[in-house]
Amino acid sequence: MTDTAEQASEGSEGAALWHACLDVLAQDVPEQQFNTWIKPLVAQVSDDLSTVSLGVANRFKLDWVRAQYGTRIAEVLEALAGQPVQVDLNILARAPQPRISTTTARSVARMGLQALSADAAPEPETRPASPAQATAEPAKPAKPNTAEREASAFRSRLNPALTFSTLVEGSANRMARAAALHVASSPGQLYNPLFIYGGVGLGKTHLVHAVGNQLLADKLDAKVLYIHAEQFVSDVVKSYQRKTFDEFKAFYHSLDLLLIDDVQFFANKDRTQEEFFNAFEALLAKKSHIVMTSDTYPKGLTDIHERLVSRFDSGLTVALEPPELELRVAILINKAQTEGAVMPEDVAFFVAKNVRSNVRELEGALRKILAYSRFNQKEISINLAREALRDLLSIQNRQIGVENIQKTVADFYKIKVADMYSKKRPASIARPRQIAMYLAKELTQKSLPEIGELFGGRDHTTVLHAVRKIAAERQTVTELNQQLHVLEQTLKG
Ligand SMILES: Nc1ncnc2c1ncn2[C@@H]1O[C@H](COP(=O)(O)OP(=O)(O)OP(=O)(O)O)[C@@H](O)[C@H]1O
Repeated sequence: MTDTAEQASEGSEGAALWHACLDVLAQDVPEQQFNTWIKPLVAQVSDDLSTVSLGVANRFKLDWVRAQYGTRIAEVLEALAGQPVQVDLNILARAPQPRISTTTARSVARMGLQALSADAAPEPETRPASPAQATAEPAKPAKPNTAEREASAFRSRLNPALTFSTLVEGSANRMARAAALHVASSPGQLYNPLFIYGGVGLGKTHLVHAVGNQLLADKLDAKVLYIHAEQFVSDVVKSYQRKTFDEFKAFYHSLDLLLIDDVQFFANKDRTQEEFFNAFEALLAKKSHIVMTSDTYPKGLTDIHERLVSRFDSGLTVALEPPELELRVAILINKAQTEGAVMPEDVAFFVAKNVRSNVRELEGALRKILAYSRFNQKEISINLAREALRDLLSIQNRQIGVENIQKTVADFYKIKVADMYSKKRPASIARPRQIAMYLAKELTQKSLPEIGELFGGRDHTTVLHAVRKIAAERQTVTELNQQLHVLEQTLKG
């Protein structure tokens, strides 16, 4: 947001609505698309919040935003405002405008996603950033030309917010965190290279930045560089074009700590692999440290030369696992706190139980909840969270149905699916049936009577009894808890 937009937004409910909508969309839409198409929209919101008029620069953008995001923007605005909202798109006049302004309901042109001025000449389209440009680059771009090469060359590109103290510890990241801390405190000694791998959004980037920030805090003049592998590839290409390989080598070989993210991107890039191999050997020889991340363990990498793979694996390789429930809860509570909000524990558990895949998604869910809470000026509660995460929860419900649960549980305990609906009572059948009812309550949004109906027309009190019994037993019987864990994982894919 520009300053003008911030000023225009002061105290206005319309501006608050649009800001909240942006917060939600920032989570739904990939970052690059959000920055290219949604962030630049100039919003005018009527006083009664019934109409939001969005200005775009040209016809091309208007058509694109309308086709790709029109429905979603309207849905989010309506959910936030709690009333129907008409969204109009129009082409901006050329004069600069603040990003947000409010108007009276009548003064907003109702164009129904049509261009305001059909003869406005389309501007040449700005292309979205290339993947290399889109790489996370927390540092500001270097000042044009005049900046002394030396100084700018050693910009660490570290994001100061990503430190060990903001990285919540749990069993999923304990080992990787301990190894990273060790490297930060005694670089060049044990665990060189340190290879951290794990799935999307599990904290790999955060962890490597933490190593760099910690080392710099202890040793101000250390030459630390964080770089995404794609950026390294692009540096190699530039050195090719400009014939500056000597400078390239001198720069990389002089580092004390090289943090390189997502090395799987080196696949099939032979020249890059060769340069990286050289840098790797030079750095290790002078006892500089290398920390790498990847989406898989070294031997799982494809299209990377064997000599590199074996070097990747020659120090310490550690995994970041998907965060367990308690870690997810702690992360939510911590992050809410840093945002100046209080997330009650029951809400954190509710969210953490429903958002399990990775921390980035957890952060997205939290943002949505905070946006809903701020905009509606309501305290954070389970109901508010359920409302804010409606889309996400409905996708999950679609994925896990009662039928699916019945089949999975029947297979697991080797009984027939038909026994889930039957009146048979032997324990070998009644117990799996109770377990399936418990899972149906836990993993779907179905009510007790609905579940009863799906289990051969049983009364809701029977379902309630089963749910309570299994939930209580789960706390004390380890074997049952493990079986439930396996079933839950199977059902969630
Ligand atoms: N344990 C944690 N405590 C606090 N924040 C965390 C933790 N783990 C991850 N995060 C946060 O989750 C988000 C995603 O993490 P990060 O970008 O480091 O993931 P990644 O593994 O590098 O993902 P990708 O493979 O997509 O690059 C970041 O905002 C990060 O700060």
